[in-house]
Amino acid sequence: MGAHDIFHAAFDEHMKVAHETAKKLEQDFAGLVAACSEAVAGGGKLLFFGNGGSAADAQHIAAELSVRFIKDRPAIAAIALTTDTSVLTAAANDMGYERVFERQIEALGRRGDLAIGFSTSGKSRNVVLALEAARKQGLVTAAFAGAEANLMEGLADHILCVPSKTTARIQEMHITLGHMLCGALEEQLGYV
Ligand SMILES: O=C(CO)[C@@H](O)[C@H](O)[C@H](O)[C@H](O)COP(=O)(O)O
Ligand SMILES: [Zn+2]
Repeated sequence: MGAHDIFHAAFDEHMKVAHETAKKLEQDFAGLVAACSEAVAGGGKLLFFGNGGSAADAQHIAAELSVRFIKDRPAIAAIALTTDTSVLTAAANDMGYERVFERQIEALGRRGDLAIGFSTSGKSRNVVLALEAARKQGLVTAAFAGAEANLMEGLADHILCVPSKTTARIQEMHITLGHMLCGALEEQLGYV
């Protein structure tokens, strides 16, 4: 496949998935916005995590919220659990890579917080264990997933399942939905 074919194939698939996502996820998205808004307004924080491209998504969205998205407004309590290399390497080395997010939920998660995991396959063990730990500690849980949410399905109070099985296409919808979440939160929290 040449560059032109890849260009058209990717755009066609992207637009098809975007269209299906818009049709399917409106209510789930509104539910997630309400849960995030309630957590932040109540003094809680948003904890984001995921692997690879999803780690980048977690950091991207946490940065928009804690610093700025569209409006100049007070900081929103949000953090990515993918950035502290000392914590990540110590937890991976001493406890195993599957516990790197779980351990940080144990350290930082409090009732009233919201734990938000990203996984396109729904199978990343470290994301699943962190959601399990969050549940056990009384946090509200949420997941950004793909068509096959797999192990995350029963662990998330709010789940956005993008109707695709292609990692890149799912990630493209995750960051779009993440940006929408930032915009909706700025509105809901009264920063108009
Ligand atoms: O960005 C990409 C592929 O587009 C990769 O870095 C991808 O995120 C990594 O393979 C992840 O480890 C996949 O994890 P997950 O989405 O299945 O939980
Ligand atoms: Zn990617």
